[in-house]
Formats: sequence, structure tokens, C-alpha cells
Amino acid sequence: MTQFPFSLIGFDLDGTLLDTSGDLGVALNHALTQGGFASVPMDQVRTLVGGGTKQMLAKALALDGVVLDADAMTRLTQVLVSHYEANIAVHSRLFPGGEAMLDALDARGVKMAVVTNKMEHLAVRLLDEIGLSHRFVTIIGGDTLGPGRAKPKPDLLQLMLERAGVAASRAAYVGDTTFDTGAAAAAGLPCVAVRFGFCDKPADDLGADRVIDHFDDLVDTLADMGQIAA
Ligand SMILES: O=C(O)COP(=O)(O)O
Ligand SMILES: [Mg+2]
Repeated sequence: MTQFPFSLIGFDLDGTLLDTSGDLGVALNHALTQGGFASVPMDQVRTLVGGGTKQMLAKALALDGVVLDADAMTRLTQVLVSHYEANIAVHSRLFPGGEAMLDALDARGVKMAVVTNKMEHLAVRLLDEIGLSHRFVTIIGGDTLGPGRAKPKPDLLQLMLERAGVAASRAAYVGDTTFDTGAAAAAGLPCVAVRFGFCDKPADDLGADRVIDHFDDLVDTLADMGQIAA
């Protein structure tokens, strides 16, 4: 086996590692209904995810032409988060091939991290409940560094490198939206997009270095990218 070119792989969470659209949708529609607003069809929920909980709610309200003031948004976001937190892993699962892919990276001695725009405490709770937390050297959320530091800013990915003790030249990021490809480009990391994710644009237009159809293809794709970069 030739030397694997990366020492650290960062993963986005919603729509990349995990299909969380069912649980997010239930919590979103709970908040919308509580607020007296129209709910969103479940198959549309995935198109609203990527920028964090508040942005998902704002996008859902905007579908109906509703814009709330800051206080009302904060209150309704709180309703959403409380419901989500209590029902966070009812439907959420790894995308197909996820477990074997994580095992394959582990077998190569590669460190893994989660960098999400989800609030950190929600990401930790979800990964705990699904039994995956122990696999990651760090779990970084959209609020870990405070307001204004979430993806597509590079800050969270830079924190990942710092915490893992790995140079940017030995790391790559895997994501499903322009928030992810934007953050990776800003941090100087190669990026793989997943076609099975929530994808706020067609996967091939996200600006990733590579696009995969299934987690079975990730390890070989990363190995190949590293050969070209070397
Ligand atoms: O919860 C969101 O909107 C985004 O989460 P992600 O960064 O893991 O895709
Ligand atoms: Mg995502």
C-alpha cells in the first residue's frame, strides 16, 4: 500500500456524513406550526440546510414571504432547537457506506474531524447518540468560535487543523454545499463534494476538486487527489 497522502480528513455533518433531513424537518415544522406559519414539505427540507439552524428557519419562512424581526427569530429558533435536541437521532443515519469508509480511513491511521455549521452542542449530542463521537479528534460547530465565524469563512477549518496538529497540506475536507467548498477554498484545503448530500447547487457546480457518488469511492478518490497534488 502506498503512503496515504492525507493525515486528517474533515467532514461536514448535515447532508455529508449523516442524512439528518428527517429530524431537522420534524423540528423545523414543529417551530413553524407553533409560530402559526405554514410547514415545509419534508422533501424540500434538505434544500434549506447548510448555513445553520437560524438560516434554515429564515429560508423556510421566506418560502412563504415571511420575514421576522431579530427577537422573534431568536425565540422561534429556540423553539426549533429545543424540539430538535430532544428528538435529534430518531431518523438520522450515516449515508450508505459511511461506517466502512470511516473504518478504512482509520485503518490508514488518518485522523478524522467534524466541522459543521450546526451548533456545537447539537453536533456533539447527535454524534454521541449515533455512537460516532469517539471516531473524531474534534467536533467543531458553527458557534464554536462565536458569531460570524461559521463556514464559508475559513476559521472553523483552521481551528480543526490547529486542534488536530496537522498542516493544511496534509488535510482535506468533505462537504455537500457551497458553505463547505467556500470554507475549504478559503482555508486552502482540497475539497470533495458528495452528490448524495443536500447540495444547495448541483454537486458538479459546487466548486469541489472532486465529486463522489457514494462513500465507497472516497478513500480511492482522496488517494488519487493526493497523487496529483504531490
Ligand atoms: O445545520 C446546518 O444548517 C448546517 O450543518 P452542516 O454544516 O453540517 O451542513
Ligand atoms: Mg452540509
